[in-house]
Amino acid sequence: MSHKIKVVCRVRPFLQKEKPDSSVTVEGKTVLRVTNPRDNTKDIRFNFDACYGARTSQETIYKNDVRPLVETIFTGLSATVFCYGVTGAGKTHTIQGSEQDPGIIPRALEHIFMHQRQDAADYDIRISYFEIYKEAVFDLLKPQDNVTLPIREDASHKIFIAGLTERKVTSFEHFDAIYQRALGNRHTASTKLNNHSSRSHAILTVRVEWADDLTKKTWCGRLHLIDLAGSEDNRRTENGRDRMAESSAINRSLFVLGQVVEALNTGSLRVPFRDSKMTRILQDSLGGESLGMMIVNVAPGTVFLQDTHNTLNFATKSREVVNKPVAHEVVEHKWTAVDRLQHHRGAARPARTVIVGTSPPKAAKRRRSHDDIDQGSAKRRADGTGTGTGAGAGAAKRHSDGVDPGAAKRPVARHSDGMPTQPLRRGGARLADAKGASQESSEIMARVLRIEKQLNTQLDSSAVIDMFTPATKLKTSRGWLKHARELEQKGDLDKALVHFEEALRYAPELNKLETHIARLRARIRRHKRRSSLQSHGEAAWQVEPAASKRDSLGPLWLADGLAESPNLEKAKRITKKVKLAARNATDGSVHDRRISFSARTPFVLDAGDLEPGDRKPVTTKLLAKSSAAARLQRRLAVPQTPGDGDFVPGSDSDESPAKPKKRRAPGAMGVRELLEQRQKREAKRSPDVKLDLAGFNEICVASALQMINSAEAKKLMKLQGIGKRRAEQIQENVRRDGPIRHIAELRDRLQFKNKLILDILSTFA
Ligand SMILES: Nc1ncnc2c1ncn2[C@@H]1O[C@H](COP(=O)(O)OP(=O)(O)OP(=O)(O)O)[C@@H](O)[C@H]1O
Repeated sequence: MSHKIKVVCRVRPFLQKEKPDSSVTVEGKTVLRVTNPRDNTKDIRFNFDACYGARTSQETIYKNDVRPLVETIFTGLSATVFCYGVTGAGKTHTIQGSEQDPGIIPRALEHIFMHQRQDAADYDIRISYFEIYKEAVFDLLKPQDNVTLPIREDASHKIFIAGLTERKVTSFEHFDAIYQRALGNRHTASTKLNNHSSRSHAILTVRVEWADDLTKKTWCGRLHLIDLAGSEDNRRTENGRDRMAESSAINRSLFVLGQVVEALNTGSLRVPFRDSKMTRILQDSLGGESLGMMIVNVAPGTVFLQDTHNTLNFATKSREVVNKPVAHEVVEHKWTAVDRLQHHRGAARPARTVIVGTSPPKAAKRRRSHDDIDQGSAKRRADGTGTGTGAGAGAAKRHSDGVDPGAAKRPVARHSDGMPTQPLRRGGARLADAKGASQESSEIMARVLRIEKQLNTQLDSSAVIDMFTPATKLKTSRGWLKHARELEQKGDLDKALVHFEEALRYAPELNKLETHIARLRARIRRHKRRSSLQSHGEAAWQVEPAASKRDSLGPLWLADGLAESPNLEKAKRITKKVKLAARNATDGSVHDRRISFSARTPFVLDAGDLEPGDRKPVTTKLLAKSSAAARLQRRLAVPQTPGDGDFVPGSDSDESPAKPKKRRAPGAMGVRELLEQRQKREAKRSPDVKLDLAGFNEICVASALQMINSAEAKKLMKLQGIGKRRAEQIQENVRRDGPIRHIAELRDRLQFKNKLILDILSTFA
């Protein structure tokens, strides 16, 4: 069941210091008319779920829009109400209010305690309250100087504030005393636009937990009431240095909020929740599992017109954000060592797991005492006419039967309240004891590893590469390149070549790499030839030419060059001549690596006169100078590719700039053809398949992340060589789309034949 964020708009009255005008007016119940800030002869109309003018009371807003949302927490859902608008638009007035005119927070708490009295149910009500000030989280119930709290994500991707104080409240008066004290801890200041401006985002969470006698389950509903700081135009606020720092933090987080809403609406693969603390914490309320409502506060008057226009545009976009609310069941479970460790690190509430997705029941006692009323509402929900969610309808049905017949069958997503989740099997059967759970996890891990092995050995590797996103291909290619360079440096040329070739398979568009591979192949061939000469007791080729006899070396270098060219016969002939000369001249001089050829032979070598480092420039010059070489080259029309006197690892880049001629195996495709072929294939694909095919392994890991607890997920990620950033991205993708869809689509698309893979895929999907 999906639920769009409800957006209501509230226009505050003109303040005493302001000059009234009619630039912003409410029309009917849902339309706001605003003068166009660019052309004041025209109007723009914005539609919302409800619109309230200056005279609307706090009570009306609470009764009409907030109260129904607060009711939902008694069905095990989470609900969020947040106020959005420019500074001084009335957000704090709406959410918090004053003693004379209380806002949403005191009204909601009164309502919750009234529920408790009416239902005579044993509700456990707890509150936490914190603020985000300049991108740092501060506990408002237990403020400590300079102590900021970290935001964490548990194994089931639930965001929580580690070490945040939670206080049990037993009555409204008890709550109010704590709340009023906490309010004093908030960062507020006077600005030119608001005497009492909130300089932070403040978030109050009320958690209501109760045991259902009928189902013998514990349920948990949550209400988040959020007072966002207002966006500020610093040209008008005339903020000083301190205020400016606050203001830029506020504006930045609100900017990220806008980007998050934009990304959610456009179905973007990356939603930038992590770009600010506020959006990270609101993640669940924006496109998550909570019911959301935004109150857009608008300041009237021409001075605010541009801000008002921006605010309303943002609010209109937010109306499209869809949440998928699910109910939360709390399961008691035994503490393991890992649980205890997590608790010490600040997990919110240990020894409890919140399972999301089962049908939310109304509090059992209330249902028993108001059977007649509840039957009516159950009917309304079943008819689809009530305000309850689909989950609520399920609850009504279960209530009429006395038990929940579907509970055992329903697949259950999971959630934890700062603690690791218990793995659940598809089909709803919960593995209750920790031993069973860990067995299940290691089994999955073993299977994932097996899949990977199978993929590496059995599947057509080009098909696998094809599944990768361009970014992943490039990344993989870089990995191979890194290893290849290291091997090349070490002198392990054969292995380096294999690694370079692998890198090219992932990134065939890298033309330079192709050239480098061709050169490396040539070097390996040369190297092998020389090794074989050495093994025959021939002269070692690390000899250096005597400066006076350079020209005579021409044919030798040319032989090397020719060996790489199509004219192998010629190269062989020249090499043979050189070898012969070397053999004739080995009389004793080989031992000190000096070879003097007979004056009659054109090949005169003397290693002693030059430093090894001199060789390269000499070599290049030499070839250019050699008249014999030039003649031969002209005749044979081969590229001028000087051979190396010896092999120097990693020296490829220093060599002659001449390029080796590219050769292509018969039937092999060039880079362009390969690219065209791939483009055609991609064009054939259905455009609505928005898979993040970031590699099969990753998808498996992603599934595993959902199925197993965090310690094992981490281990798995390590084994897979997945970095933290990528893991977070996967978690986010899977959290949004669910791994099942990935796996199922992948299976259909690739039509795996391998029985083992099919077997494993069917376990996931
Ligand atoms: N509906 C209203 N009726 C009467 N007064 C209002 C109303 N809304 C706002 N005000 C008054 O307007 C002033 C600014 O309101 P408020 O402090 O709530 O703004 P804000 O949006 O929270 O600003 P900031 O973001 O700077 O904290 C306050 O004096 C408040 O009492």
